Amino acid sequence: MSANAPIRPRRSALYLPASNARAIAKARTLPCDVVVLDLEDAVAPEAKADAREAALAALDEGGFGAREVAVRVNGIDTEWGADDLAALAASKADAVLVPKVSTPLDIGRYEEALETAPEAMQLWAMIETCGAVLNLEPLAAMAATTRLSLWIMGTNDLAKEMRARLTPERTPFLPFMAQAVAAARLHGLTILDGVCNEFRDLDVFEAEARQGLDFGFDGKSLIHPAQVEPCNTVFSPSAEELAWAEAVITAFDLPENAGKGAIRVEGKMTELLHLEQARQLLAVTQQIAAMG
Ligand SMILES: CC(C)(COP(=O)(O)OP(=O)(O)OC[C@H]1O[C@@H](n2cnc3c(N)ncnc32)[C@H](O)[C@@H]1OP(=O)(O)O)[C@@H](O)C(=O)NCCC(=O)NCCSC(=O)C[C@H](O)C(=O)O
Ligand SMILES: [Mg+2]
Repeated sequence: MSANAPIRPRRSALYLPASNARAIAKARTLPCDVVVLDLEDAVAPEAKADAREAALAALDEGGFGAREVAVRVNGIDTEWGADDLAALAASKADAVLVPKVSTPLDIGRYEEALETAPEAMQLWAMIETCGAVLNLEPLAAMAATTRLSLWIMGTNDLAKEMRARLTPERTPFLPFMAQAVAAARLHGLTILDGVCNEFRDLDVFEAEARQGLDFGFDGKSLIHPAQVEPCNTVFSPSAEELAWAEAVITAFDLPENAGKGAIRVEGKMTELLHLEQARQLLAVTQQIAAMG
């Protein structure tokens, strides 16, 4: 079953500990495209059961508008994982985000745990282990036969496993970021960049977000409300990109360009692939506008 998510804006995915009622309430007021209620690493062991109940209550209450709501569960082999998955399979979550996967077998186990879930419920996975970054293509290929539709990079866990330093330039992780984007695109997955832990310095955040945009990520996962608007700005088409897209579409619509594969637009060679990009850019822009 390929329940790959439809193309939709996922510029900003805000994590919050489901144990923090204030954060849940606040997330309903923030312009993030996605809310991720975390039951995993942001929640202490003694708070896990209460956090699960709070997440389920928040899903029942709703009030998140057009935002997608995902819940990150604890790993299937942890003491909380099975209860998290059973509860979420019967919930109104748009997606279940699973942590620390390494192989296609892991995805298969989560798929099985969600077999009773509504067909529309998506399976999202963290790419945050050495196993995952060395198995990217087979992991992405699971999208063809499962609910898998989106990846989120987890550079904190990856740094920990690699014993690498999470520097502002993210140099140790750049090869994996590029490979993960390529594997995601090959199999039609949406892919979001990892979090920037520095939430007080928005210049550092914006530089990291722009780096992620350059790598082709569809958006970025976030840890603080202050990061939402700068993130949306980075991952929304710019006025210049919109003007270019409209110029390309107008040029290819001209009778004299009918049937041509390559034309000149504003002094640049423009091919049909650019026309496809222009149409996608306009489609995402319209969806962003519709989200209000
Ligand atoms: C990092 C924080 C603990 C900081 O919290 P705090 O000190 O309370 O920040 P502020 O005082 O600036 O908060 C201002 C108001 O904003 C609300 N708030 C804070 N964070 C969030 C949030 N994430 N979502 C919604 N609302 C939030 C505060 O309640 C204040 O509200 P008010 O004053 O009433 O207006 C905190 O930001 C936090 O917990 N962030 C999320 C941490 C998290 O979820 N971590 C897990 C995901 S990251 C990860 O695991 C990455 C991956 O797995 C990897 O391996 O890399
Ligand atoms: Mg992690």
